[in-house]
Amino acid sequence: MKTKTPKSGISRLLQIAGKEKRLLMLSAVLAVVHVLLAVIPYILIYYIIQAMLAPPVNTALIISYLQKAVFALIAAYALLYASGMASHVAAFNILYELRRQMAEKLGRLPLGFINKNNSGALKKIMADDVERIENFIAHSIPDFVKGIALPLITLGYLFSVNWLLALSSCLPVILLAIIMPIMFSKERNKVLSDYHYSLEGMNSGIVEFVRAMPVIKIFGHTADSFDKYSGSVYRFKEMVMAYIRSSSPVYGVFISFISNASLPILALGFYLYFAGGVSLSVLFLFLILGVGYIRPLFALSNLGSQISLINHGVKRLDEILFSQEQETPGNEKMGTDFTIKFEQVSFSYDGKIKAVDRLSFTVPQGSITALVGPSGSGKSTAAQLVARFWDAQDGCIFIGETDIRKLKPEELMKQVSFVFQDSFMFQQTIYENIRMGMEKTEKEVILAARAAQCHDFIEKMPKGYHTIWGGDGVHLSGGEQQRIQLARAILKDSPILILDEATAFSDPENEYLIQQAFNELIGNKTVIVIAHRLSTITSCDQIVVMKQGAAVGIGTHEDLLMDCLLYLNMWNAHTRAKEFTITEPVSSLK
Ligand SMILES: Nc1ncnc2c1ncn2[C@@H]1O[C@H](COP(=O)(O)OP(=O)(O)OP(=O)(O)O)[C@@H](O)[C@H]1O
Repeated sequence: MKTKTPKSGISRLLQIAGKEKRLLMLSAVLAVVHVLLAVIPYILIYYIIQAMLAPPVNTALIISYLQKAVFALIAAYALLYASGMASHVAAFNILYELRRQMAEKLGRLPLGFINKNNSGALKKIMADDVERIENFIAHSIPDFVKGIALPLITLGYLFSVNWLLALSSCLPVILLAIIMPIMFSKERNKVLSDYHYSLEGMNSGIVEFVRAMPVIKIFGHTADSFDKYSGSVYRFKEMVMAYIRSSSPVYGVFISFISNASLPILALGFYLYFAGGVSLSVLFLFLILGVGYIRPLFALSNLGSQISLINHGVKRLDEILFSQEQETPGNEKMGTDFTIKFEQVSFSYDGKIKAVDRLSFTVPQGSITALVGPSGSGKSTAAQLVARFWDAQDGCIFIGETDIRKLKPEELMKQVSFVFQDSFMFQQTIYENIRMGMEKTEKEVILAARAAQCHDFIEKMPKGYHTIWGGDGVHLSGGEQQRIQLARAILKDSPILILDEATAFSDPENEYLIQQAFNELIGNKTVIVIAHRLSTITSCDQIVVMKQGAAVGIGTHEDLLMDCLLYLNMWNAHTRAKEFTITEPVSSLK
C-alpha cells in the first residue's frame, strides 16, 4: 500500500538514521569536546606569551603550559578520531539498512516496476544516492558540528578577553549571515534539482549505450549519433554549467569574506595596541584565534549544496521506498485446481492505450493454451498478468476459484514458472544457476539438467557443474542458456508454466533439444505458451488469437483455420516463410 512520506530533507534523514541516532549524537558530542580541547593550546600559547613578556620569566610555568598544550592537542585529536569513527560506523549501518530496505522493497513491487524504471536511474538511486547519504553522515555532520562549535566556543572566550576586538572578528560572519540567504535563492535550488535529474538521465543513457553497443557498431553509429547518450551527456554538461554559473557568485562572495576576515582585527588591533588599549599578547591571541575560528566555516560553505544533494537523493529514495506495492488484500492459499481463467481482463501501461482489452479465456488444468497474434498484440502482457508482474485494472484472473490478487505474491510464485525469451545467468556456478536457491539436492539438480538436455555440455566444462559462468572464459550459447533456464523450471516443478517461446536462438539441433526439454517440462502442467512460430503450437489444446489486446479467435488449430481470418492469414504467412529460400539478390525481391 502507498504510505504517505512523513518527512523530507534533514528531518527525513534523521528519521532514516533511526537507531543510529545515538551514535550520531555521540559523534557530535565528541566533536564538540574536540573543539574545546583544540582551542586550549592556543589559549595556553597566549598565556605563555603573557608570561614571557612579564619578567622575571617563570620557566617552570611556561613548561607546564607547554605540557598542558601538548596533552590537550593529543586528546583533541584522539577525540576527533573517535568522533569520526562513531559517525562512520553510524553511516555504514545506515547505508546497509537503506540498501537492505530498498532491495526488500523492490522485491515487493510489481516486477513491471523494474522494467518501467530504467536500470541506470535505479543504479544511481541505490548506489550513488545512498552512498552520498553515507558520505554526508560520515563527514558532513562532524564538520557541521565543528563549523558551529568552534566559532561559538572561540568567540565566547574572545569576548571574555576583549569584547571590541571580538566583535570586529565576527564582522565578516555577520555580513555573510545577511548576504547568504539572499544569494541562496529558490531558483538556485531548482538548478540543483535539475542538475540531479540530468545526472540520472545521463546514467541511464550510459547504461543503455553500453548495452546497445553491438547494435550501434553493426549499424555503424558512433557515440555522438546515439541520441540518448549524446543528448544526455550534452544536457548534463549544460546543467553543470548552469550550476556553476549559479554557484560562482555565492562562492566568490563567501571566499572573499572569509579570506579577508583578518582585516578588521588587524586594523582595530594595531590601533588599540598603539593607543595602549590592548597588550601585545592580546593582539597575538586575536590574530591567531580571531582568524582561526573562521576556517571551519569553509566546511559550512558546502553545506548548502550538500543538503540540497541529500534532499534530492532522499526524495528519489523515498519514491522507491513509498511506491505502490502490490495489493494483497487476502491471504488465501492456493487450492489444488490450477485452471487459469481470464475474465474480462483489461490492462494499460499508460492509462490510455489498452495492451490487454477485455480478454476472456480459460486454460483447463493440465492443458496447453497458446497465445498468438501480431507483434504488440498483448501476448506477453497477458502472460505477465498471470504472474502478477502487473495487476489487471479491470476484470479478474482466477487460478482455480481464487482471484490471484488475493494470493500472496510468494504463494503465487511457488505455483508459477516463467520461462523468458532472454535467459539471465548469474556469475556463479552452473549448479547454483540451476538451483537458484531452491531447496534441492545435487541429484535433483542433475536430473533436471539431464531432462533439459544440459547435462552433456555441462560435464564437458572445466569444473563440470562447479564451473563459474562468465569466469574462466566460460560462456554458453543462447540455446544452451535457454536450456539452463528450462532446467531451472523443471527443477522448480510448479503446476503452472508460462513459456515465452524460447527457441529464438536455436539452430535445428538446439531446437530439437529444446523441444525435448519442453516436453519433459510440460508433463501434465497447466501451460500458457506465447508462440511466434505457429508450427510449434498446432497440436496445442487451445489457441487464443490476439489482436490489439483482445481475443479475436479461440479454438484448436483446425477450428481457427476455418473460423478466424487473422489466424488463417498468419498461418499462410508462416508456411510461405518456411518455404522461402534466398535464391536471388535481396534487391530483386522488392
Ligand atoms: N513495459 C511496457 N511499458 C509500456 N508499454 C508496453 C510495455 N510492454 C509492452 N508495452 C506495449 O503494450 C503493447 C503490447 O505489448 P506486448 O509486449 O504484450 O505484445 P506482444 O504481443 O507480446 O508483442 P511481441 O510479439 O512483439 O513480443 C504494445 O503496444 C507495447 O508497446
